[in-house]
Amino acid sequence: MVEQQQQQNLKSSGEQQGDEVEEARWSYRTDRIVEATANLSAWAMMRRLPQLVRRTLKLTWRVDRRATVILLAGQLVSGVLAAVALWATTGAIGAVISPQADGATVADRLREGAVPVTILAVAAAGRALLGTVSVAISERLSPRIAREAELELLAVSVAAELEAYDQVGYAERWDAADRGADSSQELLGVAQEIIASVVTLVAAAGVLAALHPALVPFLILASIPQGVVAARSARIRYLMAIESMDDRRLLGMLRYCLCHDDNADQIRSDTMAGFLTAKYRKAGERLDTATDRAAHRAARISFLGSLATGAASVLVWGTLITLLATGHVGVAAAGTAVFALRTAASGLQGIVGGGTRLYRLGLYLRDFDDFVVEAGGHAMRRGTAVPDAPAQVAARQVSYTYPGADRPTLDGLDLTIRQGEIVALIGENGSGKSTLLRLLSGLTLPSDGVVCWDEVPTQEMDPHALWKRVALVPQQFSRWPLTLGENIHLGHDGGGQDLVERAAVLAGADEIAVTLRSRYNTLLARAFWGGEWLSGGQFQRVAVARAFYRSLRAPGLLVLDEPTSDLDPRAEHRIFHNLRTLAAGRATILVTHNLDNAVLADRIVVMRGGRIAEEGTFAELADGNGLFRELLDLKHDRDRKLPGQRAQ
Ligand SMILES: Nc1ncnc2c1ncn2[C@@H]1O[C@H](COP(=O)(O)OP(=O)(O)OP(=O)(O)O)[C@@H](O)[C@H]1O
Repeated sequence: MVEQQQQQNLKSSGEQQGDEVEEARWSYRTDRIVEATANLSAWAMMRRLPQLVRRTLKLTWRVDRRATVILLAGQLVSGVLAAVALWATTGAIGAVISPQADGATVADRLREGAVPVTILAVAAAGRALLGTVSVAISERLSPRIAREAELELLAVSVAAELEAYDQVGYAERWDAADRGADSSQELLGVAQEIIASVVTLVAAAGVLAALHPALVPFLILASIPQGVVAARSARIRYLMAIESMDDRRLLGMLRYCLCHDDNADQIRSDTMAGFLTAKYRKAGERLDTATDRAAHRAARISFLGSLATGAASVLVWGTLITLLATGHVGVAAAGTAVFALRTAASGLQGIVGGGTRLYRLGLYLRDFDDFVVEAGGHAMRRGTAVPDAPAQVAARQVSYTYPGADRPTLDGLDLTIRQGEIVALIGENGSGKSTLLRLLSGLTLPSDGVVCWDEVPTQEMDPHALWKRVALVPQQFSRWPLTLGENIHLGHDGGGQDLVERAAVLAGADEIAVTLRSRYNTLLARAFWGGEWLSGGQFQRVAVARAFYRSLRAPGLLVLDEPTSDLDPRAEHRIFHNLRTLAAGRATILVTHNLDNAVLADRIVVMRGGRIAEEGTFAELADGNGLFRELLDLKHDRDRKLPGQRAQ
C-alpha cells in the first residue's frame, strides 16, 4: 500500500512537471552522418561484404592463426560434402523411383540405393561435425576479437591529446565507436555463416548447372529481391540507431543520475526523482516513436520484397517443370534439382541474412574506424626529451584557446616558477588558473607561446617521461576503486610501502589508515564487497598523499589545485606545514581561494581574464591597491560582519 502510494507520488510529480519538460534534444552533429548513410545503396552493401569478410578473417588470423585455418578448411570440406551429397541424391532417388517393369526386387533396389544413401549419410554427418567445430571455434574467438577492438579503442583514446575531448561531438563519436567495437563480437559468427552459405550455394549451383544450365540464372533472379530488401532494412535500422543516438545517451545518463550513489543524497533531498523520471519517460517515448517508424518502413519493404521473391520462385519452378515435361531432364535428375534448389535457397537465405547483419555491423564498424582515425589525428606528436627535476618551469607568452571558443582563455601570459619556490595562484572563478596548471604540467600544449621545463619546450618532451615528474592534485580528484595503498602509489610501487606511508603521514592520510579494517590494504570502493568508503575530506587527504608520493619518488613540478578545499583546519594546517618542507627541490604551484593560505607562498600571482594582473609577496600585494587587496578586503569585511548578522 505504502509502495503503491510512493509510486503514485513519483508518477504524479513526474507528470505534473513532465508538461514543463522541454523536448531535450541534446544536439549532436548527426545530420552529417545521417546524410552520408542515406546514400548507401544495396549495391554498396554487396560491394562491402567481401571486404568485411576479409577484415573479419584478418582479425581472426591476428587472434588465432591455427583456428582460422581450421575454420576455413572446414568450410571448404563442408561445401565439397554438400556437392557430393547432392550428387548422391540422384542415385538415391533413382533407386526409389526406377520403374517396377525392370523386374528389380526389393533387395536389388536396396543394393542399388545402399551406396548413394551411405554417401548421403556420411556427408550429412561430416557436415554436422564440421558445423559443430566451427561454432565452437567462433564462440571461443568472438569475445577475443571484440576485446582486440576495445583495446585498440582504449589505446587511441588515451594516446590522444586532451584537446580531443573538447571537440564538438567527440563523446558521441566515442560512444558510436564503442558500439562498433562491441558489435565486432558478432563479426566472426556472421562471416562464418556467410562463408558457409556461399560454399553451400556454390555446391548447389554447380550441381544445378550440371543438371541444366538454364536453372542457374533463375536462381540468381530469385535472390535479388531478398538482397535488396535486406539491405534496405539494415539501412533503416542503422539510420534509426544513429538518429536516436542522443536519446539513448540521454537515457543512459539519466539512469546514472537517478541511481548512482554519487547523486543519491541530492535526488532525495531535492525531491527531483519525478522530474528526471519524466525526462526519462519523454526520451523513451521519442525512442519508441523512432523504433515504430523504422519498423513500419522495414515491414512495408519486406512485404514488397516477399511478393517479388514469390514471383521469382514461380519462374524457377516453372522452368523446372518445363524442362521435365520437354524431356530435357530426367525424373531422378529433376528430383535432385528440387533438392539442389532447396539447398541453394537455404544458402541464399544464409547469404542474405548473414549479409544483412554483416552490413549493419559494417556500418557500426565504420563508426569505429572513423573514430580510430579521428583519435589518431589527435595522437600526441611530441618530442623524446626526458626531463630531470627542472631548475625552473616557465610559461613564455603563452596563449590558450579551447577548441570552438571564440576568444582565448589565456592571453600572452609569462610566468616562471623556480625550484624550491612555492607560487600561489589567485584569481576569480574562470580567470584561467586550472587552464594554466594544465599547460605547465604539459597536459595540454599552448595554442601560442611555449611552456619550458628549463629550456626544453613541453612539446619537445616525451609526455610520459614529463608526467612522471608531475605531481598533481586536481580540483576534481579521482576516487579510484583500489586499496588505500594503491590509491597512493597507483601502480608505481617502486617506492615501497615505506614511501607510501611517508606520503600518507605528510598528507594526514595515516590517520585514515588506522581506522580501516585492513589498513593500507583496504579496498576503497563501497560498490564491492569488503570495500570501505571515506568522507570527502578523507578522500582529499588521499589525493594529496598521492601527489606527495609521486613528488617524493620523482621530484619535478608539484601542482596543487585547491588541495585543501574539503579539509578541516587541523588537516589543512598539517598539509601546508609539510608542504613547506617538501617544496625544497621542487617547483610548486598552488591554487587557492582561501587567501590566508597564500601567506605560505614565496610569491603570489593574481590572474584576471586569462592574464596576470599582479604579482608579489603577500605583504606587497596586501599593501597595494590591486585585485588581491580588493579580494582580501572583501574577505575581511565578511569576517568582520555579514549584512543581517546579529551582533555577538
Ligand atoms: N574544457 C573546456 N572547454 C571549453 N572551455 C573551457 C574548458 N575548461 C575551461 N573552459 C573555460 O575556460 C575558462 C577558464 O577556466 P578555468 O577552469 O581555467 O578557470 P579557473 O580560474 O580555474 O576557475 P575556478 O576558480 O572556478 O576553478 C572558463 O571560462 C571556462 O569556461
